[in-house]
Amino acid sequence: MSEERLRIAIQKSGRLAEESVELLKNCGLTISRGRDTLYGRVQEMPIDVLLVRDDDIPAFVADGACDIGVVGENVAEEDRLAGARETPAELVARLGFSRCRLMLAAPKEWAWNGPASLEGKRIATSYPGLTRRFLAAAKVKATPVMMKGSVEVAPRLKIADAVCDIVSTGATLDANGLRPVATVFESEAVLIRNPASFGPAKQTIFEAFMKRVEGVMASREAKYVMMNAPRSAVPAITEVLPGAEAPTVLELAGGGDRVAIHAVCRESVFWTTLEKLKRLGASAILVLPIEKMMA
Ligand SMILES: Nc1ncnc2c1ncn2[C@@H]1O[C@H](COP(=O)(O)OP(=O)(O)OP(=O)(O)O)[C@@H](O)[C@H]1O
Ligand SMILES: O=P(O)(O)OC[C@H]1O[C@H](OP(=O)(O)OP(=O)(O)O)[C@H](O)[C@@H]1O
Ligand SMILES: [Mg+2]
Repeated sequence: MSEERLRIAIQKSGRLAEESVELLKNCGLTISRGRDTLYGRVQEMPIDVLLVRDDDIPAFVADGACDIGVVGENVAEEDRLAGARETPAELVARLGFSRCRLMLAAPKEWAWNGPASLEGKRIATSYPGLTRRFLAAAKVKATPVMMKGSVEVAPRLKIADAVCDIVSTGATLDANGLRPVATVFESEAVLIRNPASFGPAKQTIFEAFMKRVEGVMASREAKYVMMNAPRSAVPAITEVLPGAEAPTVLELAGGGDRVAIHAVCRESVFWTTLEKLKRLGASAILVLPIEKMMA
């Protein structure tokens, strides 16, 4: 019998591709691709990687061609809204990269008076489901015009009056004489899974993989903070440290009133945090990155 393997779909090239591979790498997984550019095998765990167009990922995962996938939440949600599948893929984790917004954008010369300005207009988009949902909530009647790419050129070509497209810096809209007017959906990369339950062998691989993903996500913001401070300041310092559990308090050589405090902070440690610690009497403050973390 062939060994059970978990199959993950990631984008072959594009805005998600590099960081999807990076996520696997941070999970301690390397992909050996050989001569096949569409298919890779992970060395360290029984996992296969399929490198595909991002639009295909929700369908592959929902239909079981792949067990899990990394895709933009915008694409996953649009697929769910299309309602083409009995049981769509399930969202299992937000991954914190490829952050972007699906936005309505109108020609710069338009006087924008809120969504009502779109009444009776044609809106070019690759996301007709999300666009329709927004229009319905705003009680506006407008027609989405489906375009697979280069949506921003539609108003210039008179194919549509406005667009609903992905925006990050806004440079693409600006270059096409458009300006963002309303946010339709906030997105980031997400991990999705096939909704049917996995057999025991696949479930074991899935859980081991998810433990690593959760470890990577947890350690991304987390820092190990060390400092010396008066013993009496320990409670106040614990309050200031963001997302820290009970810190470790250690005696310093030679005794005295000052102690060493070590803590894992699960949220960002800013310069303002260090300034507060200093005011509480802390000195020799060190903030170190954490490479891996497992509860
Ligand atoms: N400018 C951006 N900044 C950040 N994230 C983005 C940006 N543009 C798109 N994304 C996110 O990355 C996903 C993939 O975008 P990309 O432009 O690579 O798609 P694509 O051209 O459809 O790729 P493919 O060739 O795989 O079909 C989008 O669905 C969105 O979630
Ligand atoms: O607000 P900006 O920073 O300009 O980013 C937005 C653009 O980025 C994406 O396209 P991408 O550059 O990935 O090319 P694509 O059209 O081939 O998908 C997206 O489809 C927008 O066109
Ligand atoms: Mg695509």
